[in-house]
Order: sequence, then C-alpha cells, then structure tokens
Amino acid sequence: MWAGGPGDEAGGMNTSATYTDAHPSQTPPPNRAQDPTPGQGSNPAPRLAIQAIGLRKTYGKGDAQVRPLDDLSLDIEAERFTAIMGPSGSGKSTLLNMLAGLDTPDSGEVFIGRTAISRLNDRKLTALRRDRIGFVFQSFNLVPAMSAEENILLPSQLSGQKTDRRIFDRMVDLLGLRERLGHRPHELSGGQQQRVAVARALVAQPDVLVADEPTGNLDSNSGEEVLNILRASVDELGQTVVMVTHDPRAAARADRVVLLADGRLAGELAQPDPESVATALMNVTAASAASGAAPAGQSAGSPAGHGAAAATAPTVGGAR
Ligand SMILES: Nc1ncnc2c1ncn2[C@@H]1O[C@H](COP(=O)(O)OP(=O)(O)OP(=O)(O)O)[C@@H](O)[C@H]1O
Repeated sequence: MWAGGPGDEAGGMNTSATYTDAHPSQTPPPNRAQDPTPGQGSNPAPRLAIQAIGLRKTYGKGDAQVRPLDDLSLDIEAERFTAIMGPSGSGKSTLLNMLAGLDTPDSGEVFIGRTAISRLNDRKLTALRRDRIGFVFQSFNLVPAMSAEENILLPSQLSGQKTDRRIFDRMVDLLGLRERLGHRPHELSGGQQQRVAVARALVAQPDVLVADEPTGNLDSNSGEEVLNILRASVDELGQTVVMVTHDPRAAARADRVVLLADGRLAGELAQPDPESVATALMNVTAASAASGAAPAGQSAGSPAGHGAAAATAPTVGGAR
C-alpha cells in the first residue's frame, strides 16, 4: 500500500479544487469510505478514486459530427483494476482521457478523488496529472537516448521532486528490471520497454494508473507479463488501475469490465473471465451495429441505438 494511500485527500495536493467548489448543478461525490451504508458498518461501500458524471463530448459539425461520450456516468473504485472495453469508436479512449484529466468534457464533471477537474486552471490541471495520475500507453513513450533508470526517474526530475529510493528499488524488483537499468530502450524488448513505462508511472505513486492498450504492441507472453504487473500493483500495492483494451483475455485480468457502446455505458461484468468478456463484447458490438450507429463516427444528432445497446447490456457478475 502506498504511503498515504491512493486517493488520500487528507494528504492531497494543495492545488486542488474540491467538490465543495464544484458547479452547483453537479452532484458531489459521496465519501463512501467514511460513509458506510447504514447497517453495513463492518463492510463499507468501496472508496471512489474517480467519479464521472454526465459526460458529453462532441467533435466536428454537421454531418461530420460525432459524439464519443453521450451522458456517460461511471464510478471507478479505488484499489481495484477496472477494464474498459467496447467496439471501435465507442468512446473508450475519449473516456480514459477525461478520467485522467487529459481532455475536458463539453458538459458533465470528473472528480479525481474529491477534486472537480473542471474547476482547475491549466497549471493546476497539469499539476494534478503530474502528481496524481500515472500514464501507460500502447507506444511506451520512452526517451530513446536515456537509460531505463533515467526514463523511470525522468518525471520526478522534471517536476523537481525527489524519488523515494526505496520505492524505486521496490518497483525495479517487482518489474524485474534490475539487470536492465543501464539499457536504453532500443536495447530492450517491447515487454521490457513497457515494464519500464509501468515503473515510471508507479514510482510517482499516483492515485490512479491509466493504461490505454498497454499490451497492444506486445506479443502474448510480454503482454501477459505486463498484465501480471498491473494486477500485482493492485493486489500488492493497493494501486488503482483503469485500462482500455480490445483483448478479452487482458480485460479478464481486471476486477471489473465496463462496456461502452456509442458513447454510453452498455453493461459491465464483475469477476470477468475471457469467455464472458468476449461474449459480452460481441453482444454489445452486435447491438450497436444493429442500432445503425456507425462505430467510428456516429452522428451526434442521431439518438438511435442507445436504447438497443443498453437493452442488451450484459449482466453483472460473470464467473471467473
Ligand atoms: N480529437 C478528435 N477529433 C474528432 N473526432 C474524434 C477525436 N477523438 C475521437 N474522435 C472520434 O470519437 C469517436 C470515439 O473515439 P475513441 O478514440 O474514443 O474511440 P475508441 O473506442 O477508443 O476507439 P478504438 O477502439 O478504435 O481506439 C470516434 O468516432 C473518433 O473518430
């Protein structure tokens, strides 16, 4: 478990706007950890790392208009591994970017912990991303001229913060990078490069690690290694992970799979396994196609299909 714990608002940034500053039309996130459901005192509801409320996003105009997010609300529980799946163009990356403060919705709100990100100016939003979100991308995004160790330490050096050497050592060992620290990216396999990228994200002890197709450029063994590490970061470190993936086997490593279709929630699976995820994805994709929504560019003016996708939403609770 990280010192202070993920999403620890008590020790959080002094740059944060809190929900008390939020737009009055937005519902403030419940502090579930401190507000257990009556009668369930010994088993409180999970703490939320991120809460997205009524997100809408539109790109383009007229016939070229697409709406990748259409009144989408989603809770991301702390210290859990959440996978986001859906047909191509369903809004997965757009949603992940919103959850991580990389992009802003046209309307709606994202709370990271209790910080309403729409209330942050650019400087504070940059600080929030730097201090509280870890990023892992399909393309690794390592600096070619730097060693693995230098890449891992780069974000803290850029922000002028000192890296806790014990955490660095723990990450290096957890990710099996001890023998590779002096290697530059081109001297590492794809899997090793992605492990360096994961180490770089985890060393900063983010509240949330967001990963967009982290195994998309890897062979199945290397992908498995990276998924093992993401899983271990949740189970052993109490990390919160949100991952977008196309791969049902990757999604099945999560605690929960959320399915999107046409910019809306189309269902979710708890305790997923590869078969249940693949079936759910197939159903959602078929329902979306049957609704007439073009997967990679639905006209924002056409509401057709949302009901159909939702009506065929897979049920919660697959067997693992
Ligand atoms: N910056 C942008 N400008 C215009 N359209 C965009 C932009 N970003 C995303 N879109 C469109 O929004 C829709 C959703 O895109 P998004 O990348 O979120 O989908 P996705 O589910 O991640 O897709 P994929 O699985 O193919 O990566 C698509 O139709 C896409 O073309």
